[in-house]
Amino acid sequence: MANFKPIDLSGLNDESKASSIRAQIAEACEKNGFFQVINHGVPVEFMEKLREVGHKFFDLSKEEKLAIAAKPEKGPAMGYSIRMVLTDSEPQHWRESVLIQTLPLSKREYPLWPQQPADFRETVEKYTAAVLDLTHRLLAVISENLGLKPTYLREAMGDPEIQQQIAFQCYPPCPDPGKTFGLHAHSDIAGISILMQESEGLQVVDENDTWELVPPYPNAFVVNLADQIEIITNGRYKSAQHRVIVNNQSTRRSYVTFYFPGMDHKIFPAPQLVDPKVGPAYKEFFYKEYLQALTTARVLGKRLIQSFAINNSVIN
Ligand SMILES: O=C(O)CCC(=O)C(=O)O
Ligand SMILES: [Fe+2]
Repeated sequence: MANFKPIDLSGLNDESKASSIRAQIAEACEKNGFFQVINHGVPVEFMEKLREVGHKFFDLSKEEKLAIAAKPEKGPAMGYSIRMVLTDSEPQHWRESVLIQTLPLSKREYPLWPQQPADFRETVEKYTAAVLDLTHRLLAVISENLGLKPTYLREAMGDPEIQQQIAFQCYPPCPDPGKTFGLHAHSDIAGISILMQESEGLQVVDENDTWELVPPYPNAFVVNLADQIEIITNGRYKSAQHRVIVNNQSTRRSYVTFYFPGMDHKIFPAPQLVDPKVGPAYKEFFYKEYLQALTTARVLGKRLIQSFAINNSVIN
């Protein structure tokens, strides 16, 4: 049974509690790459406001939402998409979503951001800036837990040229929930994801390989380590396997902020974490190659990260 008790980050500022908080984070990163945090420093009013603009956008008519329709030619495209399919064969997806690129600033394509409600843009800018700050604080703790300098992981992902996106997810009630998923089992391809969920539906794989529902806590964040952190830590930390189930009663919404490397940034396992006698668990690559592999080799249920592994004995 996974430990879902949220970790109280206010303890990081208190000498007497900091080492226990760091140890709780290290344990979760090692076990399944997943934990929840409270008192994380992101203002509650920013979180409430983000949920409010999210609700207002999804409540618009389909035509209004399709004004920023995503055009998925190469990889995940920015803008609004809807996919709600029920079949008797392979389960499909059941969700609406809006994907927005917030960093680097040069990639902010405002015409693809919702234009309604009017305060959408300002709300997203404030919220994602606060989440970026939290992400950097978490990456510092995670780096130090591995004996690396506090800025190691953000620099390994190319900071200050990192990328940030936010996905607004909406899973409407489904008449036959057993036939579909909100989102199939996957690990995020980014470096680290910070998720706010409004209600139950997210499941993670625990250390015994069973799916467990992640209980929502008011104003908590779910932190998922993603593939790039697994690779940079040479498999020592795991990218969390998760999926979303739907129900026939109520709409579920969630808001995920992804932090990941610049396209031309080179990713490789930290030499400090590689045993020279065994060699690295993953090969070196440019982040854009990871995305290219995603679009060419997408196979449901198969982990993309496996195709970048060169030494499985290190990973398991
Ligand atoms: O809706 C959720 O709780 C999870 C969403 C998710 O896993 C994703 O967007 O990658
Ligand atoms: Fe995910």
